[in-house]
Amino acid sequence: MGDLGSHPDFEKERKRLDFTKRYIDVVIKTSETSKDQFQRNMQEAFGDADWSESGLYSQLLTTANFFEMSKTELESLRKASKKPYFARVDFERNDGGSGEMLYFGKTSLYQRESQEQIIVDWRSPIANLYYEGRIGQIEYEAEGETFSGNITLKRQLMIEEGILEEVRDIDLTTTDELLQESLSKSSSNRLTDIITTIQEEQNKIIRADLNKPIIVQGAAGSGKTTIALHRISYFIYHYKDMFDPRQLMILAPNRVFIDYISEALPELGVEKVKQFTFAEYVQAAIGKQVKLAADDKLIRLLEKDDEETKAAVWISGLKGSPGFKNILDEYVKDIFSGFHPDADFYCDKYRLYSAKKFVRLLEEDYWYLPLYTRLDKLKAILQNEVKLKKKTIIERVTEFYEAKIEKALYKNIDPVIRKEFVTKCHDKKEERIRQVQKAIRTSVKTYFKQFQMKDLFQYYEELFGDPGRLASYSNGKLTLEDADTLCAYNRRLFSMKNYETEDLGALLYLQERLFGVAKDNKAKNVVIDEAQDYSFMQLQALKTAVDTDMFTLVGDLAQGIHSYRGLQTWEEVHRRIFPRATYTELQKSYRTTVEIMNQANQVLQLLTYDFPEVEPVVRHGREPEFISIDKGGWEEELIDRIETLKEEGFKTFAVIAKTMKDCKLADDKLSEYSQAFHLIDEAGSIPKDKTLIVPSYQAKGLEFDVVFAISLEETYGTENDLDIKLLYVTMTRPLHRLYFLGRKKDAFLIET
Ligand SMILES: Nc1ncnc2c1ncn2[C@@H]1O[C@H](COP(=O)(O)OP(=O)(O)OP(=O)(O)O)[C@@H](O)[C@H]1O
Repeated sequence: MGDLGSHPDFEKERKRLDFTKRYIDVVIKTSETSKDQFQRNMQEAFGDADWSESGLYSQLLTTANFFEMSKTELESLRKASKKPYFARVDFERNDGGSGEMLYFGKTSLYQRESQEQIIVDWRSPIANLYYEGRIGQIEYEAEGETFSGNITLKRQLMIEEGILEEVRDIDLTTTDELLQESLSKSSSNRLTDIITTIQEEQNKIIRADLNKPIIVQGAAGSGKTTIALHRISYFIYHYKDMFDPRQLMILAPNRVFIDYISEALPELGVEKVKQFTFAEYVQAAIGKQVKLAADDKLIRLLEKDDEETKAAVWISGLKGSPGFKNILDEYVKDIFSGFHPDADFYCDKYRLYSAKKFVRLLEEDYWYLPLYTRLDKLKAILQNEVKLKKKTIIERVTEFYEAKIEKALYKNIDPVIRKEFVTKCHDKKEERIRQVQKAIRTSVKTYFKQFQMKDLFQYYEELFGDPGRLASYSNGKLTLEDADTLCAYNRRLFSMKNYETEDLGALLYLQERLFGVAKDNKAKNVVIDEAQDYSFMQLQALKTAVDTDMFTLVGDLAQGIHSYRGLQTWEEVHRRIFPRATYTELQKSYRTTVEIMNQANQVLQLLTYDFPEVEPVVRHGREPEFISIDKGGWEEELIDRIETLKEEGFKTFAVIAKTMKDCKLADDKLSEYSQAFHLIDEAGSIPKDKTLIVPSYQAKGLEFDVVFAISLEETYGTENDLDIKLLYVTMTRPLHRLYFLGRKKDAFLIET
């Protein structure tokens, strides 16, 4: 690393930075004055009490869209002013013209007068020169065209708080240097952007074809979450004129995780993207809160392997399987056939619509709509038929009686009898017209009375009402006995008005097929983190509900602790749900040190099936250390360690136990000595200044400078796949240091 300011171009770069900052200031000021002016004008025009209280005034303010627009632009410029760019690339195109000096930053800025680019957005196609280009001749693609040229300079510019701190010219080898530096920093409990150090294989995923879904199998710490967020940012940049960020959605495993990624979102300009857990999304989409039974199968699996747990786990797997989707499809078919009318549609005694046509529309013509929307359409069609024919119908009735009357008038009969007859005819006519008018009003409604309308929950519950029927839907996959077990299980749940996480996929799927999901809950692009924990059924339901296959799925099967109900491979999801997707693997891990990763790799090798070893980026640290708790006083030792580590500059700490049981125990013990610990809770926020106590399965996706894996009453010692995965998750959380606290080393499967 060179001395500060020692680069020959340092002064030039400082001047350039100075110019850029001043220019940004001017742009901001100009926009601010016009914004102020706008508000002043508004105030002047409408500021009196009458107006400001009227709805019109606020409507006017909110419809002033250009104002909102320039506010966002202004916001990103303001954010950029402290660090307008991070790199420079000099490029000479082969087709002649003068060489370009490109400065890359988080936003773009043009010089208004000359249209020259002062800052180029990192998401623009030409930024690939920085991420993938080597010094020398290169080719790059932008908007379908290939350009070639010569990169004469690649330079990183370290800017902090608006001050140029360092200038560093790079080629391939020195890129690593900055990565190393960035990785060796302490974490702040929050995910950050990595735009300065995005690696080539990561860049490929971030910029992969925006019209295709992607599936990424990435090792722990390979940057999956980070990449997924950068890809959203890239997507929004490219489609800013087409999509509103609110049409994009991130699905994360829990609120803690959403909190954890929340800091990176505004930095990447994607804070408006919707963020949900799967359960939250489903409830929004079906428009109803459901009572979810405790999701404790994982814990039960860890604690006792009894028959009841085995059955529950089998049912979990079944409800998430492709076979269950087939069952639901058969069921939906059955529900549809319940809406085939018995007879043609009549208004009074006039036949207006044939049952056959009704069925054709229901089953075929409206194939793209949910069932109940099709029914609404059909209702409207019948109403319309009635409307069209009603005049004729009344005319016909009238004509019939008028003709009778007329005939009587000319008949040579006793006037008294004739009068009586005519009066009777009149009365009859009136009565018939009343009848027909009533039919006109009610015939559609009456016709629809033959159908039984139900709500989502009634349908779902009825699916489990008859084991024989359920088995018949399964195409021979489910024996009657199996179906019986499943029905009994769910009926027990329903009797307590409960549903399970595993039911949410099916509920969402049925919602879309039967009732539809409101437009607000559709999305143009969906990012799913920890996707290995989703079942086939859940992913299928999501795709059906949001109505696009534009998904970014990132996950790691090695961390698939819910694999009894989640995914064991990506193959089926790829083939059957997202056939257009590109599949990529990331084997390199950026989070932790070689020493920690080596040990985590050893644990991974204990799995009963093969898992490729994870390749750590070369960054060394201390070997993981074992601390025995046998001698007592471990609480004080741990607290002392944290103090020392804080002095060394580490900021974030976690105590990770296998399950909540040991977490609670650790929390009880530690809080006798210190208030600096925080047991994770439902609320999901992570206090920045405390040491988090968290069970392994909830630590997934998170990272800390230092991790204390603790085993008080529970161990990972059984060597079953689940224990191994939980331990692996725990061991891959630290960035820098890993300690094991327990009675014996083999509680952590460490060889003695
Ligand atoms: N190119 C990069 N430059 C700098 N830091 C990086 C880079 N790639 C990843 N990192 C860092 O590595 C760490 C792990 O990233 P991230 O959490 O996105 O990984 P992950 O694959 O989602 O991990 P997990 O499987 O454990 O959830 C983060 O601290 C991230 O900032």
